[in-house]
Amino acid sequence: MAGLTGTEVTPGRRASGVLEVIRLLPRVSLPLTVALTAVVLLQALLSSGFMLAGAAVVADVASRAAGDAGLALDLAVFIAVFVARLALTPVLGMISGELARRLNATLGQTTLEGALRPVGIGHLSDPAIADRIQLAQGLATGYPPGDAVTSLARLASSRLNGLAAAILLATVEWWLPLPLAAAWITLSRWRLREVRKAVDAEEESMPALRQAAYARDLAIGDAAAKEVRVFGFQDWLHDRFTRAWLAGMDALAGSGRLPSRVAGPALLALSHAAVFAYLAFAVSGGRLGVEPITVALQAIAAMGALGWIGDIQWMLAQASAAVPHALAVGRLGVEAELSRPGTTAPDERLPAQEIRFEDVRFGYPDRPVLKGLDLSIPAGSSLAIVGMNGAGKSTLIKLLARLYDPVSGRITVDGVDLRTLDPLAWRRQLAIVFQDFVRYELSLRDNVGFGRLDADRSNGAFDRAAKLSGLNDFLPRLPAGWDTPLSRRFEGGTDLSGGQWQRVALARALFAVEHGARVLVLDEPTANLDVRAEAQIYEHFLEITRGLTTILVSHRFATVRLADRICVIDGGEVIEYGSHEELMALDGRYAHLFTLQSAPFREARHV
Ligand SMILES: Nc1ncnc2c1ncn2[C@@H]1O[C@H](COP(=O)(O)OP(=O)(O)OP(=O)(O)O)[C@@H](O)[C@H]1O
Repeated sequence: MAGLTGTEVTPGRRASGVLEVIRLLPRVSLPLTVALTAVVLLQALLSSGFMLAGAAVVADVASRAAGDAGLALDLAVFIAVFVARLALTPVLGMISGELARRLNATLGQTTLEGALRPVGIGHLSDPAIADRIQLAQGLATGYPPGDAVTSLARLASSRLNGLAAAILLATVEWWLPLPLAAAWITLSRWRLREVRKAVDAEEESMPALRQAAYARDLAIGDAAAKEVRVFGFQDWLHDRFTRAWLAGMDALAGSGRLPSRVAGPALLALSHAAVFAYLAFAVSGGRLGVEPITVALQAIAAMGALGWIGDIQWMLAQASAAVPHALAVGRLGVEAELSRPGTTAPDERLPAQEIRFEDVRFGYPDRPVLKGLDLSIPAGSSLAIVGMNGAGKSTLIKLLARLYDPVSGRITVDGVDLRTLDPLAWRRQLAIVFQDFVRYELSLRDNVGFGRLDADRSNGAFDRAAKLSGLNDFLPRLPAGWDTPLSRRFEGGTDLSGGQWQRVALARALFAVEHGARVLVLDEPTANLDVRAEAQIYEHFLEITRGLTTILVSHRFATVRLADRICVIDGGEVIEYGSHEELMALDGRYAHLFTLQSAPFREARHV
């Protein structure tokens, strides 16, 4: 794994979100970033111009010294600056909006690439990474990262306005902006610290919010709709959602606001009182004319832009918090996730001799599963794996597919360590029906075609897979044939029964076999099939598996006995290995289980 854990999410990293947005923008779009910077600077210039032009008009009116022509000119400048400022505001909005969309798209892609990049799947069951993937989308704060661009543009524009106002005020009297700037900046920093605390709290609340989201999805989605109603746990879900949500919200509460609420306004009042007192004395003493006092008053009002700009800064802090998470998810798997991802392209005829597990040890973070497993699967033969629930049968398949690597020991194909092979190329040799295969809410053509994405997908290309998997039994009844969406949630779609889905999954694997996969793995392939469909599979078993190395995981001994060899796994090891006849003669665990399962049928026959 890429070594990504929740402990990397420190407040320091979060604070750097804004810097990361700034760093990313030129890469998202250099021309738009340049344009945005230019508009922001121009706005700041126009703001100072607006104050100066306004002051000049007031001075003209007060003194009438400039005459009508002078007043008209100053008024024209004032109006031009005013209109230009008005016109720039939507331009700023358009450019920053476009950049925001592009940033969202870039970070969305980054997150997706990061989640998909690791060769294995261990990262997806790491809670810290699951939280981070949610945080990367701004789900904790409710602001997508792109909102950081719009708020950053508005903040930069305001700050420059404030700075321009401070400079103008300094031209009236050099020290006047100092107490005001100090008060506004101090207040702003206090508030920022509070917002960061709130963001930290929001991120810490992510596990609780994820639980709440899960309960909500169960309640409003259709996946659990039947069970929720039949078992009647609507109230439980409601309660679970409320409690998890409130727990998440509790974490958000209590970011102390005393300093900015009480001391902040006091600081502002004092600094402004000092400045206004000086101006009052200066005006009454005749040291300040109409124009400078007008400039000073406008500048004082405009200097508020150096302080806390509530909505904008809140949005910036919240939206930018997602960025470090998106980048971190994007880096997933850049370092090798599996211990040594091989690069050797496997021979297309692999395996020609055997697949071998040698003293393989493996466990998930919380439990050991395989404890020194040895197993040989001769190429071109079929092996059935039998074992109690949780014995590690599916885990063994995942290791073969290199979704995980053994902790120790090795898996070899014709003597070549799997770890030295390019995992993607090796996987093209595999056709797997997982026990928990996916029911894609896509067309039947996609569902089966995923078996080999780059293969011909015309109807004829699916013929053999459709025949051997039993798809043909219901294919003619699908409204749009191969193009029928397999979900009622799409126009013209239909839903399939559990057994029909299982045949789709089998057809997918057989389609891969048609296109060169040489190892067929069937993890409980007949679990949902009716008696007739199961009989069809038995009937076709030899045809399906001919020339392939087949691994069959099943609790159904009628299926298991079809295999050339059978192994029994227990305690993380192979405890029995041989043909059905050999294992029956051994009279061990297999014989016991086989007899147990066939007893009801034998008794029924004797009734
Ligand atoms: N992703 C995972 N993370 C943590 N533990 C897991 C994971 N997958 C499986 N396990 C655990 O590993 C053990 C072996 O699981 P596995 O699915 O390989 O068993 P199995 O023999 O296929 O069982 P079954 O007959 O019920 O399908 C079980 O105890 C299971 O709880």
